[in-house]
Amino acid sequence: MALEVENGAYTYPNGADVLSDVNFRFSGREVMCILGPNGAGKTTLLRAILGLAPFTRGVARWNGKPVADWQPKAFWQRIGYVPQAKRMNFAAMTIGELVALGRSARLGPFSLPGRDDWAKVDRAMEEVGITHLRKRLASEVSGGQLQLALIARALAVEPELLVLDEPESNLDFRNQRIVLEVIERLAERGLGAILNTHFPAHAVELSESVLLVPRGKPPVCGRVADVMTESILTDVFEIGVRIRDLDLPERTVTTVTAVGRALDASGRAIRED
Ligand SMILES: Nc1ncnc2c1ncn2[C@@H]1O[C@H](COP(=O)(O)OP(=O)(O)OP(=O)(O)O)[C@@H](O)[C@H]1O
Repeated sequence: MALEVENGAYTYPNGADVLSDVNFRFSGREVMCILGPNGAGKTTLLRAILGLAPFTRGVARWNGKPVADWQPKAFWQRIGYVPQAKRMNFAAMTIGELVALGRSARLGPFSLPGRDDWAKVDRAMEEVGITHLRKRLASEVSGGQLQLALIARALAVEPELLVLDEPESNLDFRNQRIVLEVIERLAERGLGAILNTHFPAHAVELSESVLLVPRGKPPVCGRVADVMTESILTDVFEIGVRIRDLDLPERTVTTVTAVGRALDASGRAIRED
């Protein structure tokens, strides 16, 4: 299982060139984080990789075959996609029904989930610890619980790879930890993940490789130790960054902190968007 992108570029119909020279190979059995400033093109990149808005130049290949040549059903049986959690899309459903939607990638056009499918839905909910929420409406659970339900929905697909768009955004500390630990546990069992995140420290903690997407420059892909450096992050995020290890009794935690100034003396943003 592998995903590779060769010379990927994306230009929106209005002429906005958002991505260029995207080149990387992801072996699939690990976690890769995509990091970069707002508007750099991370979501555009995820959508391009998944063929939802294909690269306008270059190619993304899944298991050696261009994503565009995959039959959609076969492709979506292999990828568990976790979009940003938006409650309104699922408000009228129970959490059990929401997770069961993941099985639709495995069912025939007019089939309903059978006993075996429901068992897989149960297993997916168990995996992320939300079995007790099965009968609750999606509109009546917390943001963290909804996020876990969306991960369970992706797991119910029985995918080879999880792709998650900012899974820990909008979550409090504890729920962020739950989501990170779930992804980590799944990866330990061999299910790789690609995720967009706004938290560099999460990338250091979770991933072996990262893809840094600067604004208007080609992305940089590499091992965490090689590319998550103060000088590269300062360049990519356009603000001074310090990386420090914090030795706690339980473990050593790597902190990544913005230390440079974002506003000048008159209160104007130092880098105008
Ligand atoms: N439909 C569109 N037409 C034209 N430009 C677009 C369109 N959608 C997004 N963009 C632009 O493409 C750029 C990249 O957007 P994208 O959402 O991929 O960035 P991002 O890195 O995911 O941002 P964020 O971190 O804020 O989520 C932005 O400048 C955005 O304004």
